[in-house]
Amino acid sequence: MTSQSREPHTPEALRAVVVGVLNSFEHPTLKRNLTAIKALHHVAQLDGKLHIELVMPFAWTSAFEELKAQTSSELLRLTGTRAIDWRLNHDIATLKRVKGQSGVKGVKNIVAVSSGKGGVGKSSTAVNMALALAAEGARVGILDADIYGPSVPTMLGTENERPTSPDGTHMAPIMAHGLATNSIGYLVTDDNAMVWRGPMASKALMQLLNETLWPELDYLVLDMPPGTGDIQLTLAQNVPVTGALVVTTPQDIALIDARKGLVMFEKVNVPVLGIVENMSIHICSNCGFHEPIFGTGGAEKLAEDYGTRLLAQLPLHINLREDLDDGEPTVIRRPESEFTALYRQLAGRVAAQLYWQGDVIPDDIAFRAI
Ligand SMILES: Nc1ncnc2c1ncn2[C@@H]1O[C@H](COP(=O)(O)OP(=O)(O)OP(=O)(O)O)[C@@H](O)[C@H]1O
Repeated sequence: MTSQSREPHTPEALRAVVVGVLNSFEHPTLKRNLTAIKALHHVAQLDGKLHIELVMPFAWTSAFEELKAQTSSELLRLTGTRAIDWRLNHDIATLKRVKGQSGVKGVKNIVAVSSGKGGVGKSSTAVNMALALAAEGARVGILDADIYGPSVPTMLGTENERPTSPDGTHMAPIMAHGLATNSIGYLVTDDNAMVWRGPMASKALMQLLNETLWPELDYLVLDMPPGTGDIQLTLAQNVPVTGALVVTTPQDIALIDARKGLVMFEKVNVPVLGIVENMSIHICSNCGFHEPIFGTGGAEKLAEDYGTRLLAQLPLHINLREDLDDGEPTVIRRPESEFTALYRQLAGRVAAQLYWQGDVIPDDIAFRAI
C-alpha cells in the first residue's frame, strides 16, 4: 500500500500518531517528553497537509529545527501527507524566584551572569547569550550592573545614548539589536563609577533594575559586577533572580575564583544553572589551529565537584573580540557562524535548565510595584 492510498485519520487517531512520533524525540533540553509538558497545541490534516503547532514554555527554536529534521519523514510516512506545516510558538513560563520574591514589573525571569574575577569574558558571554536567547524566540533584556567596567553599551554599540524619562521618575530602556538594555554606564562616567563602593553601588543597581520601564520580557540577563565581595552578595540576596551562571576561563587562578562564586550563590540559595568556560580553546585566525592555551578539564571538574553542569565551552577567537569592539556582537554579525551556534546552544540549555530546575508560577502573580 502506498502512503497516498491510506485512509484519512480521525482527529484522535491522527493526534495519537503525531504524539507517538514526537514523544520519541530526545534532546538535551528535554528532561520529559513533549506531551508531558503539554507542548502539542494543535494537530490537523487539511488538503493532504499535516499541521503541527507546538507551544513551548522555554526558548526552543534550535531544538525545534532538530525536531523537524529528525521526525518529518516518519510523520509524512505514517500520516500519508505530502507536506508538514510546522509552527512553534513560545509561552515562556515564569519560574519561582529566590526566596519566593515577587518579580520586577514586566520581567518573567532574571538570569544573573557572574564571574569570580574580572576579565574572563563575563560581559561578552552575557551579551551574546542574551542575543542568542532572542534568536531562540524569547523577548530579552540585559541589565549591565558591572559598576567596575560597564562594557555592555560599547558591546551593543550604544555607548553614546542616554536613557530618557517619559514620566520624570522611571527610565525608558535603550533598545539595541532587539534587546531592551540599561546600564550604569549610561548614567555615570567611568571615573565616577570606580569610586562607588558597598551600599551606594548596590542601591544604585537596585534602582536601575526597578526603575527601568522594561517591556514584557521573558528573560532579563543581569551582567553582575565581577567578584564575590559585598556588592555581589547584596545583589545576589536582593535581586529576585531565578538562576545564575558562573563564567570562568580554564586557568587555575580563574577556577579558584569561580569556586568562590559558586559558594556565594549557594550561601544565598540562588540556584546555579551551570558553568560557562570561556576562552576554552584558542582558534588561530590564520590556520584554524585549535590550542588549549589555558589548560583543559578544570571547569568540567569544578562543575562535577559542585554538582552542577558545564553549559558551554567557548573558544578564544579574534572575531569575537572585534565584533564586540565594533558594537555588533558575533551572534548578530555572524548569525551562521560556529560561534553563534555555540551561543545559541548555550542559550537553549540555560532556558531549559531554568525551566526544569524551577517551579512554574502562574503568570498573574503580582509583580513588585515600581
Ligand atoms: N572568547 C573570547 N574570544 C576573544 N575575545 C574575548 C573572548 N571573551 C572575551 N573576550 C574579550 O576579552 C575582553 C574582556 O572580556 P569581558 O569584558 O567580557 O570580560 P569581563 O569578565 O566581563 O570583564 P569585567 O568583569 O572586568 O568587565 C574583551 O575585550 C572581550 O572582547
